[in-house]
Amino acid sequence: MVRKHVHVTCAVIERDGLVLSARRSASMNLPLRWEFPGGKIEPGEGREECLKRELVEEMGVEVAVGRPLTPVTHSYPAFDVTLYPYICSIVSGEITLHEHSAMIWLPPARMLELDWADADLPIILEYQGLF
Ligand SMILES: Nc1nc2c([nH]c(=O)n2[C@H]2C[C@H](O)[C@@H](COP(=O)(O)OP(=O)(O)OP(=O)(O)O)O2)c(=O)[nH]1
Repeated sequence: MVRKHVHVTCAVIERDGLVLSARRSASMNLPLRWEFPGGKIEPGEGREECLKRELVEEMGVEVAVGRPLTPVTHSYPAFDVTLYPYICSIVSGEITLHEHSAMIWLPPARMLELDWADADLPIILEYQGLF
């Protein structure tokens, strides 16, 4: 059987020196783990287009997509994921959580205090290295 491999964009959203982290809900896979908002790239969709769509759907905000960080491929027990992270900023809207169970703005140095989805750890380490 072919293993499932999902391709996912995610947003490292910055505001006033802080970064947004979002907690998955109890009913999602990887329940209650922290992640960067985003989601699966749909067929024919560009990565930046996907990210903008997901941020509207999940949080009701419009984002400007900035520089990419290094994509990460990770194998979970049930599937593989490739994450395509981009540094982003909110250009309009107030965040309303439509899917996540919590969110928090943290200084980059404190992000690892959260229980992250495993695939995100290299992204956080690369991001922290920018400072
Ligand atoms: N958005 C996002 N997803 C992540 C991150 N890290 C990580 O392992 N993932 C995984 C969790 C999900 O399996 C997948 C993203 O899928 P999704 O958010 O569009 O869909 P979902 O969990 O509702 O899954 P599904 O029920 O539709 O299969 O990537 C991250 O930082 N952000």
